[in-house]
Amino acid sequence: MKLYEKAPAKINLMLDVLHKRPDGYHEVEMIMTMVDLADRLTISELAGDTIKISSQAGYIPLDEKNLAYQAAKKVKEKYHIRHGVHIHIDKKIPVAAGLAGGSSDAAAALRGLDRLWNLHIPHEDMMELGASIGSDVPFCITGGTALATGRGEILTPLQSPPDCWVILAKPPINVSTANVYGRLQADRIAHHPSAANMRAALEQHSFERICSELGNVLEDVTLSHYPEVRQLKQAMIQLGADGVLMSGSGPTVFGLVSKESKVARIYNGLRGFCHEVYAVRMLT
Ligand SMILES: C[C@@](CO)(OP(=O)(O)O)[C@H](O)COP(=O)(O)OP(=O)(O)OC[C@H]1O[C@@H](n2ccc(N)nc2=O)[C@H](O)[C@@H]1O
Ligand SMILES: Nc1ncnc2c1ncn2[C@@H]1O[C@H](COP(=O)(O)OP(=O)(O)O)[C@@H](O)[C@H]1O
Repeated sequence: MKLYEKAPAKINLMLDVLHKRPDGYHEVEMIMTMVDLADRLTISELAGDTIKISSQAGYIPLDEKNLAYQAAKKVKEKYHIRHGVHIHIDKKIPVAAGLAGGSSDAAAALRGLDRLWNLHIPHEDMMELGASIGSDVPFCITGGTALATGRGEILTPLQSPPDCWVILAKPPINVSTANVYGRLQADRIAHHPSAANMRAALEQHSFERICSELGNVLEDVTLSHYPEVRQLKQAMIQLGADGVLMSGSGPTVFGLVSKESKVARIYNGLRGFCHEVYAVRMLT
């Protein structure tokens, strides 16, 4: 048997850090949503009791460091599965970009293996398995639009944003999430974006208000370390995107655009700055 799962990228419409916790993680308040840029997983049975990961992308780990491998290992252990599995990842989401590509692959692997082995994993167990792989994996399991609290694993579903274009631009640097959180001085954050205001903007279905409530406290850390990300953000604003923000720990910057007539100009303008630019739709 062979089955397919789509693993979409996420963006953070707002990201606030409340404090650093004794366990080393940061207590966050984030509003996340999915965009139509996705990896595709092909999951098939394999003879023998092994996990094989392959990908057309030469730049992701294919061993136990791969988050989809970790998902398969955890499912096999928890449900005493002795069968082998081959997961092929057709990688489209840029890596170490702040778009949760690895987390979404892990979530897609969990969903796919649940189907492949007819496990009927209860939702709570699925979320627990996801959280044991990474903080963003539970959101990638549920998808949609959600408020994420705790270290990111406690989710409250929210109203989806209105349909619009999302232009993503990733400069040619890889940013480590752990380093960005490590450099953040949580007790010295000058401006906290408001989850309540972004939530109200979503409930009002107001594109303009969503654009004005965008905010991410990790931006200051990444922008001060990588000036090219700041330049990219300025370029996207100058080219006319309606709302612009860095996603997650970066370095991808996204622009929300309501008018299709603006998309080509912004896309072409950004290609002068960086190679990896995508114009996709919001997944509503
Ligand atoms: C910043 C965000 C925003 O959505 O995404 P990315 O930029 O990675 O896409 C997330 O909080 C990232 O989630 P994820 O990438 O799953 O993080 P994890 O693997 O759980 O943690 C990686 C490292 O980041 C730090 N970390 C992560 C989450 C959190 N709430 N506090 C932290 O301090 C810890 O140092 C941890 O060791
Ligand atoms: N399936 C996967 N796809 C991409 N990266 C992966 C995967 N599994 C593990 N990784 C590793 O996870 C790290 C973070 O990747 P990614 O999830 O793309 O970043 P981010 O959390 O910034 O969105 C990278 O260093 C990469 O080597």
